[in-house]
Amino acid sequence: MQQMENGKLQFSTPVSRDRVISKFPKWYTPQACLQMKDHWHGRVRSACKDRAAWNAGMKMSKVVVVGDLYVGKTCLINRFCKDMFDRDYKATIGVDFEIERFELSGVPYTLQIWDTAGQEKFKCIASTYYRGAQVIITVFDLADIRTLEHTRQWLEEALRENDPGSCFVFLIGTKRDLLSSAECQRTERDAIKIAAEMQAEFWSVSSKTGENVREFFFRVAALAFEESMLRALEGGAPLTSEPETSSELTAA
Ligand SMILES: Nc1nc2c(ncn2[C@@H]2O[C@H](COP(=O)(O)OP(=O)(O)OP(=O)(O)O)[C@@H](O)[C@H]2O)c(=O)[nH]1
Repeated sequence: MQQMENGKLQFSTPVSRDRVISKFPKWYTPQACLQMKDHWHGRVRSACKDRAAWNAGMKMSKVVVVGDLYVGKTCLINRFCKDMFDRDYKATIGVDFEIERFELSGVPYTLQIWDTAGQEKFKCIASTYYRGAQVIITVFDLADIRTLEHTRQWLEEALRENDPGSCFVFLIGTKRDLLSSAECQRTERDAIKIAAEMQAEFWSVSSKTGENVREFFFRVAALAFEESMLRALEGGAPLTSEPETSSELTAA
């Protein structure tokens, strides 16, 4: 249940049990990962323990999902947020968003996940929502190599609206259920090279079967949460924003 108080979103219900992250989530492959450690940063761990983190209030990170049309952005988000998969294609018109609440190391944290349209004619609307992203997820279809080549351009456009170095970047290959394991390995090798160039973390998933989808979003939540917490503890401006106002949330 969410309510508005002083223009901020407040949640009165507890975080669902399947959104509780106690162990630091691991990467997909060490060849293209943003961090190799498998534990919470020491300062974050102690802040969470002594509840200092709670004083900073509930935090929210903005995540934007970009990539060519038909690569599976909406299905990826729907598999995680609603545990559903739709085999029929319905193009995203402009943007859409989901709010996902987590509990990390005992502290509540929220991701605002923006699904953007891949179709050229909607790009103009969608790109106005790139600003303020802490996480950029660039998506391609493992079964269509051209969509991998276009991820650089999508990233460049998303970064144009954000401070350089202020975003975590992920490169996600979808539809792995459509490939044999040999085909998958071949495409993943190419993707890992591009991920390295983009300084992105690579994941290979299937929204149809759900393979790696939950693990991937847990990793996103953990990295964004830890970064925000470190920033808050250092007293600098956190990369994350406070929950946005209802007018912004309903703008889509
Ligand atoms: N087999 C399989 N099909 C998928 C998977 N993910 C998406 N699809 C299918 O791919 C098509 C496009 O998926 P969407 O999620 O709508 O694609 P999108 O990237 O959001 O497209 P736009 O909204 O136009 O940008 C749909 O028919 C989906 O059912 C997957 O993991 N496996």
